[in-house]
Amino acid sequence: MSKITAMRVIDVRFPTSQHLDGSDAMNPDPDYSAAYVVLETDQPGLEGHGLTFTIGRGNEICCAAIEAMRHLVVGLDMAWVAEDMGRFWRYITSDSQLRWIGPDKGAIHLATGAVVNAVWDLWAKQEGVPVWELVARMSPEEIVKLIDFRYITDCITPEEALALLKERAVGKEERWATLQREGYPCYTTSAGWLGYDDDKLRRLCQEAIDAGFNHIKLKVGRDKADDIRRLRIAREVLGPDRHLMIDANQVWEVKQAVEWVRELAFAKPWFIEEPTSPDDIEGHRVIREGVAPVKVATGEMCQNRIVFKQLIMRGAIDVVQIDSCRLGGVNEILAVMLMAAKYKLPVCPHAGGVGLCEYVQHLSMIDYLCIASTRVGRVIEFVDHLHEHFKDPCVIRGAAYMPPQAPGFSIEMKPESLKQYQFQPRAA
Ligand SMILES: C[C@H](O)[C@@H](O)[C@@H](O)[C@H](O)C(=O)O
Ligand SMILES: [Mg+2]
Repeated sequence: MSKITAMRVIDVRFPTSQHLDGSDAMNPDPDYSAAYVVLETDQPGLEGHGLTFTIGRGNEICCAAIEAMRHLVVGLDMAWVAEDMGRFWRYITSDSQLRWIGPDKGAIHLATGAVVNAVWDLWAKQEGVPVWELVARMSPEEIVKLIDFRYITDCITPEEALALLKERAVGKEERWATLQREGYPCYTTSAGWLGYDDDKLRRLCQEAIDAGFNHIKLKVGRDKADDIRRLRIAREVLGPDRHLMIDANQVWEVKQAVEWVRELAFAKPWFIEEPTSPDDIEGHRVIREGVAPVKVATGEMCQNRIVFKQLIMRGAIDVVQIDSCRLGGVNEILAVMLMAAKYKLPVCPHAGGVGLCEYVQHLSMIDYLCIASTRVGRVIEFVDHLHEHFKDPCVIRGAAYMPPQAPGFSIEMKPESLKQYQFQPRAA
């Protein structure tokens, strides 16, 4: 096993705001960015890569937070990590001085996501398998050991998790074969960014249908008349049977959310995503009651497993949208997927950003093979931006993610892209 000998941090930013790709009611001009980390090892050619996603300004703060974790990472022995990954996660999140600026939230937790995922990338590369396969080959006992159950045992204990995983392991081989054949279904958000005009919306909806998509997500929440008009266009192109989802990116008050969504109900949205503050569990519960049968989804800005626990246990959401690097990497995501499975809620990961599609495909595949054991009622988000910068970009076939084959977490960017898009701060 290798030893981590050095760490490099790179501030990478893409000028996506130029074409309003990624725009929504809260974020009108995002520049998709990555606080990118490389873990070097004592084995020639073996590196772990990871990133956390931001939308531009502030990316340097995440880079600084990663830098602040250097003493926790450099010198780590991968044999020690692999022996007890849950112990590693507790260790990496327990530096008390760094914990003070969290805990489990904000820039330090985004940094944790980048670092933990880089360690996973390294571990999987060392084993010569993609991350999804590394986990899917583990026994239920080994999977339980990956997770730090601190603060969630009132929702799920390690013993309950083990029982669930054992039960769900039945039929894994068959599911594995299905996955290789069909992949994991996805939806597209690329048609529905708020900054796109009606013609572009119509054209992109049609292109999505032609590419086989049965689910399309549209941004809403800036102007009600615009939303009504845009949803009419989308529904017209989609026809009555395909799924339309809407995403307000947190712009509404609780009452306002209920009223607004009711006015959009004519378009039969499957779910409303992020209707209000990501921290407002009670608000989500009230909205969920008020907008049914439209479902409520959230999670891309849910800070940690503890907030997810409350959203899940209080009946505040219908769809659990984990984010691959807002949470503290794979280990914490597994905890959330287990809680969702226990409460029979579908996990539909968030992927509207750079590198997020590459990451989340692994997570849903683990969910399908080991935890939820079904793909029914679940779709991964897909956005068609910036994949050309990755060495092993996600592969979409017939509106499904095909299982990645290359060893690692699919998150390694091409050296020339890292060089070209490295942020150059302007002199004051
Ligand atoms: C600023 C970003 O593009 C967001 O709009 C995006 O992550 C979005 O919320 C999504 O659900 O994909
Ligand atoms: Mg969203």
